[in-house]
This record gives sequence, structure tokens and C-alpha cells, in this order.
Amino acid sequence: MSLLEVAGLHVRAAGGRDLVSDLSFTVEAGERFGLIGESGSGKSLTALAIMGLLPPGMTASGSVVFDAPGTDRTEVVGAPERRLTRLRGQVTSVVFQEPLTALDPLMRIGRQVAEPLRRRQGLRGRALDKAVLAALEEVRLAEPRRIARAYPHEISGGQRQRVAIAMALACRPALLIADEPTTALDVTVQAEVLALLDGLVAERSMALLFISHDLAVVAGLTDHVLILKDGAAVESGSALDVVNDPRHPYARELVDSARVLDAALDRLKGGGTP
Ligand SMILES: Nc1ncnc2c1ncn2[C@@H]1O[C@H](COP(=O)(O)OP(=O)(O)OP(=O)(O)O)[C@@H](O)[C@H]1O
Repeated sequence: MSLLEVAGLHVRAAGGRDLVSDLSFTVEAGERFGLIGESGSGKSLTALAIMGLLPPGMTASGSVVFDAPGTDRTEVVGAPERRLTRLRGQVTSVVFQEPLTALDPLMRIGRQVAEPLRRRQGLRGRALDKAVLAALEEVRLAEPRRIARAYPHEISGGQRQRVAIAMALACRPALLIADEPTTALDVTVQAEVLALLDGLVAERSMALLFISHDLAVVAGLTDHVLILKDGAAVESGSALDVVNDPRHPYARELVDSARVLDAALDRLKGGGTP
């Protein structure tokens, strides 16, 4: 059984329009899967449907099944909220584009990181304080004590995204969903956060569903990719095959524009690799 099996997923808007159409893919335990598409192609709605978090009025049909070791097999589509709450965090966690959406502006970082550890691992007191510092160290935040005492606006965007990653990892999910996790960050910080995610996923043998409009980033980080256009899959395969031999005209377009950009960046840097 796959860790995540999406089969014939449709997401419909309140008026009945299909925003995601007949999408099917699987993510195996420990696999890195990339979802690529331009703005509005349905990437975020797919991630939200997988978590059972679609906005009010939108409906999902088809099937989204999680089958993680040590938990019951769960069909997300149509599941009661109670069942989904258990799934989130334990089986799957999500990191969004803008870390501020995951953080409460009025609460110190330490208390926010403590929350999932308290709730899901039952930690209290000094054990909880230690776990908070360990979680911040794990995402390579220097000065974890200072960060724990800070409010979200007192740290940088890159640091906030590291905090959001620490919170998503707190319950050791079998699958991490990262939805454009670096798009809002400066280019150099982007590279650091990507390297961090790459390392954390490898260390924990966690599966990763990485969502981005940037083919080069996705191909560098994942084994298998799926290209979405207007809510439907146009191409899917190993990252290497899709980059080397794209079949669908839209996939070819994406690969060509990534190449042009890459060549331009190389020229700017005098041929050095990033
Ligand atoms: N709450 C909503 N109500 C109605 N339509 C929506 C809503 N959210 C998204 N959509 C529409 O659904 C389609 C897919 O949106 P989605 O956010 O999944 O795209 P995306 O690929 O993640 O794009 P981006 O990279 O810009 O976030 C778009 O046409 C969008 O306008």
C-alpha cells in the first residue's frame, strides 16, 4: 500500500466549476514527490483537499487515502473532522508559502512551537521547554533561546519559515507537504531553506510532497514529478525523465524556460553553480 493514494480527485467551486479534475497519483513512504504548475493551476487546492482543509463551499470527490504505519487507513474525502484532526500532524503536516499564516503574531515563538509538542506528545514543564529548544535547533536556528522568546515580527522571514517547518515536524509526520515554502523568501535564504528541507527529509526518511511553480527547484529536490495545468495532470514521471525528455508541449515549455533562466543565471555568475 502507498502512504498516500490520490485517485480521481476533483475539487469543485461553489458554482460547480471543476478547479481540479480527475487527478491521480501516489506517494510511497519516504518518497519525494513534486507537484509543478503555474499560478492558478490547482496546486494549493490539491494540497488542501489532501489535508481535508478546502475552503467552505468547495467540495472534493474521488479518493484521498492515507495508509501510514501504526495508524488506521484513512479516506480523507468525506471523513468527519474528528478523524482528520488526528491525521493532521501525526501522518501529514504542511508548510505554506507565507510563514506568517502559520504563526500567531501575538504569541511568542516558543509557546507556538510548544503547542503541538504538548498536545500530541503530552510533554509538560521542563521536558517541554527542552523539546522546544531541540525543535528549533533541529531546523538549524542559531540562538534558539532568543528565538523562542521572540514574537514572529521580531525575526526574519527565513527564520519564520524555519519555525513553521519545526512546528510541522514536531509530531514526526510520515509525509510533509510543502506548498511553495520558499517563494516568499530572498533567493539566498530560499537556497538555505531548501537545503534544510532536503536534509531533514533525508534524516527522517520522511515522504515529501513539494509544491512549486519552479520546475528547476522541484526537479532538484524530488524523485517523481507531476505537472498540473488548469487543474489537470499533463505529465508525470521520474524527475530525470521529465526534465530530459518532456512529452507534453506544456512540459516542454516549462523545461525550456527553466533552461533559459538557468543559462542566464550562469552567465550572470560567470558560469558558477549556485
Ligand atoms: N476560495 C476560492 N474560491 C474560488 N476559487 C478559488 C478559491 N481558491 C482558489 N480558487 C481558484 O482555483 C484555481 C486553483 O487555485 P490554486 O490556489 O490551487 O492554484 P495554485 O496552482 O496553487 O496557484 P498559486 O501558485 O498562485 O497559489 C484558481 O483558478 C483559483 O482562482
